[in-house]
Amino acid sequence: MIIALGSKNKAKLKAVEDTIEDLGMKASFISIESPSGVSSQPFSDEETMEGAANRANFCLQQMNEAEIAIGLEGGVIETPFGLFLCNWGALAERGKETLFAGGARIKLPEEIAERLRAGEELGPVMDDYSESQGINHKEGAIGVFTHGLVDRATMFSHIVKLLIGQYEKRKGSSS
Ligand SMILES: O=P(O)(O)OP(=O)(O)OP(=O)(O)OC[C@H]1O[C@@H](n2cnc3c(O)ncnc32)[C@H](O)[C@@H]1O
Ligand SMILES: [Mg+2]
Repeated sequence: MIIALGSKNKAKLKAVEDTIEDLGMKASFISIESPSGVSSQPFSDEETMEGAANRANFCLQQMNEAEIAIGLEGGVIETPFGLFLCNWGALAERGKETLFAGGARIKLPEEIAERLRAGEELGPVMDDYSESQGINHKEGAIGVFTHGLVDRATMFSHIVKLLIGQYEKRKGSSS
């Protein structure tokens, strides 16, 4: 079985690789840069979900050899308690309804939130804050603000497991 991922982001690639290994799946894995079709910094659950689904569907269309395609998308949501990170995954399979799964969410510090509300993107803001580069490919904002306890790959691997689990359940029910 071939699983396709609609991104070249290293944290997302690691999440899929780790999940295939953890679950002992007989699957190989390919990836292709896929457009999200939403703004580069999604600002709601709906927009982030749409980005994940667009990536999964684009990826499946491009990759004939793949049985399923996964799209992973990061965004933020405004709440009465502040601006929170949100992450969504979508799994596309030909002729079937797209599956969704959401990830862990934590509140962003106000100094980060204000910059995002002013129109900046989380990736560069986090690099600036951490005096580092490419945080979005490494521990991510979630890793920085959980003292490294939950990094971006771990968070996305949870989403990938929720997607694969739903896919396996559907496959089991239809056979
Ligand atoms: O190549 P792609 O797959 O697009 O990877 P990305 O890192 O840009 O990830 P997203 O498009 O899913 O995320 C939307 C924006 O939020 C940023 N972002 C999301 N989660 C982040 C995190 O945990 N740490 C740092 N930046 C993050 C990211 O850099 C983008 O600016
Ligand atoms: Mg992006």
